[in-house]
Amino acid sequence: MTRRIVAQGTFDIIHPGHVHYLSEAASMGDELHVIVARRENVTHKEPPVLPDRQRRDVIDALEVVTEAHLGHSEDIFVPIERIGPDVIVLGHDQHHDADAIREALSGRGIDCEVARASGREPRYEGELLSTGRIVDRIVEARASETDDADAV
Ligand SMILES: Cc1cc2nc3c(=O)[nH]c(=O)nc-3n(C[C@H](O)[C@H](O)[C@H](O)COP(=O)(O)O)c2cc1C
Ligand SMILES: Nc1ncnc2c1ncn2[C@@H]1O[C@H](COP(=O)(O)OP(=O)(O)OP(=O)(O)O)[C@@H](O)[C@H]1O
Repeated sequence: MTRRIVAQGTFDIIHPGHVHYLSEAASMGDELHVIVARRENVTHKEPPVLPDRQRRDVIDALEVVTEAHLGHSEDIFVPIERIGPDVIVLGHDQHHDADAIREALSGRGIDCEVARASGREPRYEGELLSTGRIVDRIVEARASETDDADAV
């Protein structure tokens, strides 16, 4: 029997933390399906800069990923019902509550485990493992270039 795994996230600017998460999720089964959050549903942090389709296409192209799916706009369990995973792997810092998801799954009659992935720490000075921090770094770098140009 094929063991199907689901991972999920925003994946706005890809970094090694994403690679770690998706590789670990893939190692838990035979097929890795990734649900990419729709921009309108990313409400607990700054929304993604890149379009939904572009974020899905990049994740879909990764070797460890069987298929990337754009999430549903209203009901996060619709793609789950379609994919039919054996395990949903939450990211180490994802705000979702594993027990609440287990309850919602059993309420819908979906037989699926919920696991939590490990986090990856930076391995060298300056490695950035967060899209939000990469965006901050870009903004800071561009602002200091503008300051330097203004000073000339
Ligand atoms: C089991 C599961 C299914 C999800 N399905 C969807 C979905 O269909 N559509 C969507 O926009 N977001 C979906 N999400 C939510 C996002 O993947 C994501 O967690 C959130 O919007 C962005 O927050 P994050 O980047 O901190 O994870 C799902 C999350 C989980 C845990
Ligand atoms: N350093 C990391 N180690 C392991 N998993 C990570 C790491 N960074 C992100 N992930 C996981 O990758 C998935 C997608 O991350 P997402 O793009 O939603 O946010 P992010 O990269 O953490 O950015 P931000 O810090 O802006 O929220 C999530 O499940 C998240 O837990």
